Amino acid sequence: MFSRIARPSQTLCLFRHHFSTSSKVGKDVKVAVLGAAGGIGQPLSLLLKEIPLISHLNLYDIAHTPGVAADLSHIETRAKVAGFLGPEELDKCLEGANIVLIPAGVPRKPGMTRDDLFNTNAGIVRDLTERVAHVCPTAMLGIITNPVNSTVPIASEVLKKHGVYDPKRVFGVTTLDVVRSNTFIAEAKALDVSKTNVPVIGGHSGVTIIPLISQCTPPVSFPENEREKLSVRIQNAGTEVVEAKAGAGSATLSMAYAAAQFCKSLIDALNGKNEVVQCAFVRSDVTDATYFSTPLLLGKNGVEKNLGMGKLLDYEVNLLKAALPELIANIKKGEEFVAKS
Ligand SMILES: NC(=O)c1ccc[n+]([C@@H]2O[C@H](COP(=O)([O-])OP(=O)(O)OC[C@H]3O[C@@H](n4cnc5c(N)ncnc54)[C@H](O)[C@@H]3O)[C@@H](O)[C@H]2O)c1
Ligand SMILES: O=C(O)C[C@H](O)C(=O)O
Repeated sequence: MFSRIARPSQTLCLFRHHFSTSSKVGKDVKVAVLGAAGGIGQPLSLLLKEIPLISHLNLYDIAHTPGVAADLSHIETRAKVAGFLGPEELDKCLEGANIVLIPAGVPRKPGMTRDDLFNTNAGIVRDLTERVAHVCPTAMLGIITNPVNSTVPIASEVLKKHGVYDPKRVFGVTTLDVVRSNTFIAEAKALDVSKTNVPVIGGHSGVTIIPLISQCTPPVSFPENEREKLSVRIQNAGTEVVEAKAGAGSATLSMAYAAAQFCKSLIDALNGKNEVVQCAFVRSDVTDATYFSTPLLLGKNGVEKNLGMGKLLDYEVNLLKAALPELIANIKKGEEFVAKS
């Protein structure tokens, strides 16, 4: 069965994933969350604790992990939870990890762009990926930390430096853009949101987020001005949350949901499930941007096939044209940061 998120538009999935009811059949998976005590890290870890195929859930942060791990460890689900605190415990956290998710780093406040987070978060992602390169170089790596358009190239360059880069295994987690698109479009058309799927391509910031409303399942049509309003809302949805939180951070709960869905898809793919499709920001030759999000067919080794962006309508081609200069600049900035480090 296709994952609900970002399955190809010609297919229809009738059921959501229900973590708590799916039975444990398949390979055990060890997942490490780096930044596990944060606004995303805590609810994400809670959702992961409910996935039956996760045998070990290792939680790393520079603060508060003993408490978060103790709390989660009392939940009556299978995953064995362990907390790891501070750099000296990071390697132990990563030992044997099949999947590493990174939400470590600072979030935006009103008035900031994601790129404004670069100076703090670039070094955090670089240093965490260094340890991944040493300890679990074949793990699937899902990067949540912003600016994703730059942090994914940073992680990739670090892995390259260590001679362990496999572009099929490094993902920028853009699932939240798909989740939001599904929600907003289902609301606008009174659709069953559990059967609505909108691929989102490009990057993960403002104009680089390109929702492909023309490829929605089921097909939908809007007057031009309404379609534009929806596209702009999807592109600015992160800012909508940042402003509503008024200085207390950015999306955490919806992001935790999205990252758990993404992780569940990776686990399904690791277990040999067919036709698992997710959009994610990966090394790509689909456009002039060397990293780009498109629907991906996932398999045991990560990206099995890049499904590309399909046929774009004229207004989507214009969104793509507007996205590429910023995306290419964000990628270059990340690569140069590692080159200079
Ligand atoms: N990809 C997306 O769609 C998406 C969505 C929402 C937020 N984000 C990004 O996720 C990041 C985290 O957001 P948040 O709301 O959880 O922030 P937060 O401040 O609530 O939590 C961040 C956590 O990272 C930890 N941390 C900081 N430096 C660390 C290090 N060197 N090693 C390990 N842990 C470290 C902090 O102690 C904290 O617990 C931000 O950069 C934010 O912009 C991305
Ligand atoms: O908007 C942010 O800064 C966080 C995240 O990238 C989001 O899309 O919610």
